[in-house]
Amino acid sequence: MALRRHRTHTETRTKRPRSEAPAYPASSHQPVPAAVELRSVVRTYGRGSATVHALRGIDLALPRGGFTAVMGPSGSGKSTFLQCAAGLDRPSSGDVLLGGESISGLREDRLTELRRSRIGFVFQSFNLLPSLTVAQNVLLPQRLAGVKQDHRLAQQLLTEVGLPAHGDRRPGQLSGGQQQRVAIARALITRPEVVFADEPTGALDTQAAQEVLGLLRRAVDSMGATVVMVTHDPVAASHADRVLFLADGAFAGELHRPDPQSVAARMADLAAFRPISFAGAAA
Ligand SMILES: Nc1ncnc2c1ncn2[C@@H]1O[C@H](COP(=O)(O)OP(=O)(O)OP(=O)(O)O)[C@@H](O)[C@H]1O
Repeated sequence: MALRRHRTHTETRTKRPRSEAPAYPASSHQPVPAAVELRSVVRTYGRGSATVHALRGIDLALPRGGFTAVMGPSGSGKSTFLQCAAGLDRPSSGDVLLGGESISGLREDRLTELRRSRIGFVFQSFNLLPSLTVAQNVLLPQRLAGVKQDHRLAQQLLTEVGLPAHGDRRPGQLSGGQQQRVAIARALITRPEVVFADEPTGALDTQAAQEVLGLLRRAVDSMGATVVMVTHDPVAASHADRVLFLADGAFAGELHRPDPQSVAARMADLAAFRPISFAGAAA
């Protein structure tokens, strides 16, 4: 595979004296540098009494070479988190760092350039351009970034996602699962520092969803990719190394090496917490 292979957790983990502080306080399990870091990120919408606090001061480090899922009840701030972390939206205050470099103060043109060259995106609705062939869709980020289009890598990635003979087809000739696999190949073509996936299995049946999740997992394990995925689905989240939970715009805990049952139980706890707090507020 042409993509840089990232060392496994076991390979990268070095012995650290007990007294030494962890490299990343937000996650003591991750000695590798963060792909993305959020520092005191606040995002509010509206003003005065209509102010919505979508993110209330998030401090998180997302490890390089890891697969992180983000979960939380509806309205907890998952999309806002993803948009801020991916440079699609600007925090009201706080800082977002990509590979250690602050991106919050960048001008819009620099931010666009950075998104095109250093970040990959996978959306629920695939977002392939129907007039382009599958191969052209995969190559589109390179075209937009103004770099040489690597047709060999595009073919390699299409082979990786199980579509070696589909390059000349149009997206409309593919199933939803196949289209999402093309979207994953497209997200990886620039060898991005991080791939953000927003509900990538939301529009797929169980079988296609499993295939897509398996591919994201493989992108991390054997291609060295870093994946951050927002999902509502505990089964999808269980493919990640770590699940971060948000509730009411704040970080609400995490699970390492999650299984669907423990994720579902944590989600049920978060959902149960809401009516109690509302009842308290009304009292
Ligand atoms: N453009 C906006 N203008 C005003 N409020 C917004 C805007 N976008 C999001 N919000 C509010 O911010 C809060 C967080 O929204 P967000 O979409 O991030 O939540 P979410 O966890 O992704 O929700 P869901 O799971 O339902 O997609 C919600 O209260 C939402 O109504």
